[in-house]
Amino acid sequence: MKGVLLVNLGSPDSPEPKDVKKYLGEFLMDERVIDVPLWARTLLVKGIILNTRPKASAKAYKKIWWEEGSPLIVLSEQLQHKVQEEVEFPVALAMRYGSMTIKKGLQELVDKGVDEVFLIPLYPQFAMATTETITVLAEELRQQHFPNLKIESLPAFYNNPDYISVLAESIKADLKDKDYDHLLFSYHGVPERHIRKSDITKSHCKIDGSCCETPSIAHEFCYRHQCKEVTRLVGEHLELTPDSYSTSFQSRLGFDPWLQPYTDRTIERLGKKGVKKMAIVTPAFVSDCLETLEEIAMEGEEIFHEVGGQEFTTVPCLNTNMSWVKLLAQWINEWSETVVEA
Ligand SMILES: C=CC1=C(C)c2cc3[nH]c(cc4nc(cc5[nH]c(cc1n2)c(C)c5CCC(=O)O)C(CCC(=O)O)=C4C)c(C)c3C=C
Ligand SMILES: [Fe+2]
Ligand SMILES: [Fe+2]
Repeated sequence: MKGVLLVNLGSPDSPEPKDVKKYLGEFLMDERVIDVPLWARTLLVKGIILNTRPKASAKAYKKIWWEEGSPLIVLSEQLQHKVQEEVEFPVALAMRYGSMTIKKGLQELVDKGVDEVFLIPLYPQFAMATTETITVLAEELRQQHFPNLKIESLPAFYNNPDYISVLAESIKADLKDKDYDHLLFSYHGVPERHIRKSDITKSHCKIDGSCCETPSIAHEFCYRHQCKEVTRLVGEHLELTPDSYSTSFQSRLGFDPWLQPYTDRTIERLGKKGVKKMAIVTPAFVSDCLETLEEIAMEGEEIFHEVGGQEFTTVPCLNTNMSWVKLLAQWINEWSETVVEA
């Protein structure tokens, strides 16, 4: 029998510092997130970050936490239920970090008689810290615990025309009655080093002014290219004028260079340049979360107002948008029809 596992990032069990510390400990000790040798990662994460960040992160989580739980988890569960209503196979949900583990998700499907799984990392763009860490862990778990299970993964879908259309139309619908001078596409950042590591040609990605616009097989795994493409394709779909939109990268951590321009500095620059009304969309996330509800909708707005901006509109993530739900169902049905028996 076929089954589906949706996988998102995960959240702490509660916004209390002890739960945030446990969650961040697992997340940041992932070698694909903080990609330095184990000794250095241990020193950095356990010796430095976990002594300071959990308190500050817990404060941020408390500002956005809902009665039902973490927005990212609640919205992912709502998505799972809606997708389940559209397809005939069991649909389970797991998180890469935290209590809703991928192992539990696979077990839930196996207990229902599933022996072929369609694994859907809920990330439009490929990144070592997101898609790759999910597929690698799922394969390790398969080998260790579910040797008879077949797992096929949905690759990054950043340039899928149906996805672009769903995203663009959701942005259009949300901004229908709102006025804005600039639309900023803000993506979660990654250290520049991650881009170089994922370059399968080992020579294409220079993170310069042109590599992401120059055709290359490297782009199948280039997060920076894939983010820029989403912006370009949505801009094209919405017929935006070139100066009215741009791309930036948020949520940097530590002292290494991350993808630029940084979102906070871009918001500040736009405000100082005289933009009075800006809208912001966050297409690296399919569900609203700490990074959209706090970092963008709260901190971002504050920065914009401090430099003279007047109206700051945050476009929600796709969340449980019915066109998005139906698109996922369509991909699941297409997979179920094309899968080849071994
Ligand atoms: C080195 C650190 C990090 C990398 C690389 C990274 C990549 C990355 N993350 C997301 C999506 C999310 N990240 C979220 C929170 C978050 N991310 C980091 C660090 C890195 N992320 C931290 C420390 C945190 C925790 C919060 C904080 O202390 O600031 C979230 C939100 C989770 C939630 O519970 O709401 C998401 C989603 C992507 C897509 C990505 C690379 C492309
Ligand atoms: Fe992150
Ligand atoms: Fe590139």
